[in-house]
Parts: sequence; C-alpha cells; structure tokens
Amino acid sequence: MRDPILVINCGSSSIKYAVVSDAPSQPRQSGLAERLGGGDARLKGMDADGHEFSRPLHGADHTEAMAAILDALSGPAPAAVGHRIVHGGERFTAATRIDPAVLRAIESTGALAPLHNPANLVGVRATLELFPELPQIAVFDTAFHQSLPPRAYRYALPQHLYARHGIRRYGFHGSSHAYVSERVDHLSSRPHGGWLTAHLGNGCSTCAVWQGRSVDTSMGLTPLEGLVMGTRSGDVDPGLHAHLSRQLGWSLERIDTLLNRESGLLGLSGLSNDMRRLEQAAAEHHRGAELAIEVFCYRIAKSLAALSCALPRLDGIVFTGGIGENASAVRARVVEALPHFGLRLSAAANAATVGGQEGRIDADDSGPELWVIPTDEEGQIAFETRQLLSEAPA
Ligand SMILES: Nc1ncnc2c1ncn2[C@@H]1O[C@H](COP(=O)(O)OP(=O)(O)O)[C@@H](O)[C@H]1O
Ligand SMILES: CC(=O)OP(=O)(O)O
Ligand SMILES: [Mg+2]
Repeated sequence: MRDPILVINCGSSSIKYAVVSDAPSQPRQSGLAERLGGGDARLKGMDADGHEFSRPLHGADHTEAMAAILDALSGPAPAAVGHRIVHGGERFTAATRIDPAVLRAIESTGALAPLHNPANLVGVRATLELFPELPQIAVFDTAFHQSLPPRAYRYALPQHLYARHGIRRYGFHGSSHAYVSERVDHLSSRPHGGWLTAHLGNGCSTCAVWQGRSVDTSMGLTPLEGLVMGTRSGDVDPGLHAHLSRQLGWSLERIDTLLNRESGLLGLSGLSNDMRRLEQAAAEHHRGAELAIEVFCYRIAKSLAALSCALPRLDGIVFTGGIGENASAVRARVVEALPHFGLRLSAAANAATVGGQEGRIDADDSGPELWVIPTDEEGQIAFETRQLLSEAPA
C-alpha cells in the first residue's frame, strides 16, 4: 500500500505541506511556512502526534523553508510525494510521474505562471534531493480543466497563436474545483448535476462543472484572468497594456508587477490583500476597504452569472477557499448580486457555516442549492498520486 503520501504545495510566498494517510482516524500532519523572504518568516503546523508547533524561520527563502519542513516531519516515512504544479500547459492532462524530461517541461511552462511554477519546482528539487528513491508525482492545477470545450478555451485571436504557441485558456485551482464538486455531488440530493464552484483564496477562480467535468472557468492562459484577487487585478481591458506603455512609458515588467502584485484587493483598498483586515477596516468605514469588498463581490457574481451559460441546468453554487469558507458577509453579497437566479440564502445557516464547517446555507428547496465546502487540495493531490501509482506500479 502506498501510504502515507507527502504533499507539497509550494506557493509564491508560502509552502503548505501535509502527510496524507489512508487511515482516516489519524490526525493529519500538516503545516505552513509563511512570509518567506521576510524577517518574520515562520513554520507552523501539527506533528504526527497531533501536537501543534510554531518556530521562526529567520528570513528563510523557499529552499531553506523546504529544508525546515522536511526536518520537521515526524511519524512513518512517506511512500511517495505529490506536488502541486500550477501550470501544466497542454502537455499535461493528468497527474504525471516526475522524471528529468517532465521537470524540463514544467520549467518551460514557467513563463505562463511566473508567481507559481518556479516556486513549485523548488519544492520538487528539495524532495528529490532528500528522497531520491521515492516516486514523485506532479498534480497539475490545469488538468481538471482539460475537459473544456473549444468555445470555452479559445481566445478570439488568430489561429496560429493557438496552434503554434498554445495560447488558449487553461484554468487553474483544478484540485480544489475537482474536490468540492465531487463532494457536493456526494452530499447533495441532486447528484451529477450542474454546479458553479467559487474558490476564493489569495488566488480566486470560478468554475462550471457539469456531471463531474469542468466545462468553463474564469482563469485563462495564466492565473491572472477573471476575478479580483488578493494582489491580482483579474480582468482588465486588454488595451490597458498598450495604454500604460504608450502614455506612461511603462515597461512590460512594470505592467506585469502592477497586475500580479499591486492590484486586486490590495490595489483597490490601498490597505491590504487580506480579507480579514479589509472587513475590519470596512466596519470602521475605510472607503478603500469598502470599495474593494464591493468590487470583489460584484465581480464574483458577474463571473458566476456568465459561467451559468455553460450549464444545461443550475443545481447550486459552492463556496470554498479561505474567503469562501469564512467570510459569510462576502457570500451574502454575492448571492444578493444574483437576483435573477432564484437563490434563497438562510442568514442563520450562512452566519454559522464558518471556520472549516461544511454545510448547506440555502433557506429551502425552492431554488438552486447553496453550499460551503472547505477545500482539500492536499487530500485531492494525495488521492491522485495514489491513484496514478496504483495504475502504474513503480
Ligand atoms: N475568518 C476569515 N474571514 C474573512 N476572510 C478570511 C478569514 N480567514 C481567512 N480569510 C481570507 O482568506 C484569504 C486566504 O485564503 P487561503 O485559501 O488561505 O489562501 P491561499 O490561496 O494562500 O491558500 C485571505 O484573504 C484571508 O484574509
Ligand atoms: C493558481 C493560483 O492562483 O493559485 P493560488 O491561489 O495558490 O495563488
Ligand atoms: Mg490557494
């Protein structure tokens, strides 16, 4: 039996890890190294015995944080490692065992996910060095969306850009959308239905899922398209780039930094990319925070309404990710901004479903269902890792 699986989710400024066992009674060993590169970098987590720990990382970068994580692991040695890789391009349509050729291919798609793929590879290299004998599996954010039809994945650009350069919409957060859509199919009285899933974390995306398959999603060629995010703008007029370049003389690097790191909730509010901070500030009538939350919610509703066109029938909406699981006021505003969908939110259930609770938050059966389902990207990555290894034993 391939157990347990070490899952590494190496992000732009943090690394999450989990040791996922098939034995459900065990507490899951997991943790987070955050604020990497800063003086206040920390590693927090829970060990194999269920004890919580927190230690300073003293300005550690990704490589040093990976070493600290591998050092902190306790309990049985992992049997395999599953890595979250954000961009798999058109080449990777499913989880794939990592070898030198696969590593080179992931490197070459790095330009399409500059905040993510280079960081993902740091995690891969560190575990390859520490566990050279273990199978290492790449699980791609893009893979779940490979079922998109051409009408959803093609941009209205000349054909050769797609045919020769792979310029198309790919979609991301696939492990999260796959997990919550499968879970709602299991929990709901309307299985195998049409669901809209909203993953609202630091990165945010929506997805339309019909009978277990992704049929459209809000992110595109890169994880910048679509919703307003923590520091990413989401959709802007494509003419903005030329305008900034011609009128303000901005370089491509400057524009890229603006759209990926200085925009979104942070840019709109002028205060923070953190929804908790913005909710506090809005309660004290901070105008920027109020506007940032208003635009954030409206854009989610607009995206859900647009994606509903991809579904023959709408059975319900699922909220997930740090904001989707906790910010009940955001969920209420999104539902309010969709007045034509017959949604009926239960204010009491909505307020009570926070802090990792799973549950239905609609008032009755008269319209589409509303759900909060805490995501489990690590569990989904471990599941796909195990599945690949059982299909193709080492
Ligand atoms: N209790 C809460 N209320 C409102 N927002 C929250 C709460 N807890 C977490 N968040 C928000 O969730 C976001 C981070 O989501 P998360 O899914 O953890 O991010 P990541 O994409 O890094 O995994 C932040 O904006 C954070 O403020
Ligand atoms: C793809 C993406 O946006 O990922 P994250 O939410 O981890 O930044
Ligand atoms: Mg995330």
